[in-house]
Amino acid sequence: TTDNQNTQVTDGFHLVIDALKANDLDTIFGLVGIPITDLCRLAQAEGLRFIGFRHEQHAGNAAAIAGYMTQKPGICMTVSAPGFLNGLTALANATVNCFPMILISGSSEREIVDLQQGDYEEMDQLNAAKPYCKAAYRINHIEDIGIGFARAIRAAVSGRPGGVYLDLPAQLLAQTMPVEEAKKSIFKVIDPVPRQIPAPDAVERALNVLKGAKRPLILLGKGAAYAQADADIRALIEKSGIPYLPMSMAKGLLPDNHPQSASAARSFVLAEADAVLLVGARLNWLLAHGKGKTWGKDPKKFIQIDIQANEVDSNVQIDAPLIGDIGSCVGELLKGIAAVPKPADEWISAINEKKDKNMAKMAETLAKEASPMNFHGALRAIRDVIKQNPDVNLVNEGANTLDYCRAIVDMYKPRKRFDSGTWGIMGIGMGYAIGAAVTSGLPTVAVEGDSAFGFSGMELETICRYNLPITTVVFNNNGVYRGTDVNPTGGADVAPTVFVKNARYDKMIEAFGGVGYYVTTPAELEAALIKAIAEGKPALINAVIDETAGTESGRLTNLNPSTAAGKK
Ligand SMILES: Cc1ncc(Cc2csc(CCOP(=O)(O)OP(=O)(O)O)c2C)c(N)n1
Repeated sequence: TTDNQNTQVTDGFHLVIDALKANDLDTIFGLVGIPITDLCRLAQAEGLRFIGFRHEQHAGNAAAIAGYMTQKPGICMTVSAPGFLNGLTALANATVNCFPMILISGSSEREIVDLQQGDYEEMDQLNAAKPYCKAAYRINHIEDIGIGFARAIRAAVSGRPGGVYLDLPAQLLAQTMPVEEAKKSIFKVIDPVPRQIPAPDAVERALNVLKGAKRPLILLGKGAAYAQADADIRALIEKSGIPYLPMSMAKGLLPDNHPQSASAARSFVLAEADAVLLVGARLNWLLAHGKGKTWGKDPKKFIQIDIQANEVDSNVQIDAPLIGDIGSCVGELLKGIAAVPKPADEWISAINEKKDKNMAKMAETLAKEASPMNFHGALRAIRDVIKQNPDVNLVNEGANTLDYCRAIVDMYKPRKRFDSGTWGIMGIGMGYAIGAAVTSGLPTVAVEGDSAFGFSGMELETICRYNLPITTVVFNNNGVYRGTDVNPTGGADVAPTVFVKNARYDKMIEAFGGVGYYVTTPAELEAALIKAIAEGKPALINAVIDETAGTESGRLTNLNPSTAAGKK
């Protein structure tokens, strides 16, 4: 358009889109409303995909998983204040999990916010975001849009990836500037993820720890999956002969049935290893903070590959910090690994003995037919289908549903399993499934506890609206963890953990045109899942699970505080 001097001008709406396009960011996950509705319309008109959600948290989760899969920041766009706050949970989760995403929210003008004059959806979003994300920026002038997006992109993906908040006041979008000037202000970020090469002496120190080890172990975290250094990571494991343990989202980096996988002997190798190489894995609660009985009584040496130097020694002393990006660090180790002696035969045979024993026990459990169907029977069916469909994305959350699925359903390719991760958050299901399906275009299966599903269930309409190839399997055991608790008072209210008995979640998706299945046996579940994946349409399988089968908080039962006063 032209201004009153007849100069060709553009505006903030267009420059935001130009900044995204210049940086190959082609998809926005969001929820419209003041002041971003026209921005979302323009994005679509200009050829970007806009995926509209029913709640901003799930849009943010989709953006986070898109970032994890592509190494480019996933983009979530929301309205101000309440919409921003709904997205903030996903931004915080992305930051904790090191997924690169940018939450872009409309906001009120600074002058009104700072005088707290009570604007529509007024909130100091920039400061509200800062404690929960890696970086937060606000753009006040149209000529800063290019640099503002460059800062946000670089912050999201460089070093340790994470969530970035970008605050766009409504007035910014309406600002104009001459087109020629505007063009110069937009640019593609150069080398946003610079390689960080580890110091040669640090590489040497790490190799020496491995040379001195009798019972070495390699621990792969989701950072190792994110790095997309798949071939070198596999080569390091296979050339060294060192057994490895994948954390849940690193499953599939090497196929879970790989002979060097120690997953089926997890407790044994964590306790017995005398040297542990951490690749993109942090010694946090998921690894008992690197100490205590999980890690056995004998001292062990830790080598830690991390891009962030101050993560080292977070929980226990690290004998060989290796600071750099995972691809560079693994590449350097690979150059010297031939000089590291293969692990002693007794270490490998001890692990294999444990594996064989535990796998035989699991096979026996899985072979048992239970009626009503239990978690094991249902997951055996899903395991068999995933084995035949290794390209399928698998999303997973719940308590028992999460713990058992992680142990039973093998993954065969990298970056195919998406779950509650570092924070143990419920509610990631439909958002992650949409993010994975939109990003990959591949069939996606979400294996959901019935409580976990409830956090994002309304996004079934989103899934149907975009006709996404997502099959949601709800493990319906009538409640949180299980469905058998009773109200001790005998009052009308059900117990805190109990849901409507025998709810029919399969009917929910039919309301939006999706295909619902109701199954009560592993055979029915297997047949329904095979059909749903083949059809590639939105589907939901309501899998009836024995309501007595679950345990409170799954494997985390011990984290529940217990009352000293005892039960009345
Ligand atoms: C945002 C948030 N709110 C509550 C919780 C606490 C929780 C952890 S696991 C879980 C659901 C377990 O029930 P579900 O039926 O899904 O699974 P299953 O045992 O397999 O039957 C809850 C509510 C968490 N982690 N995050």
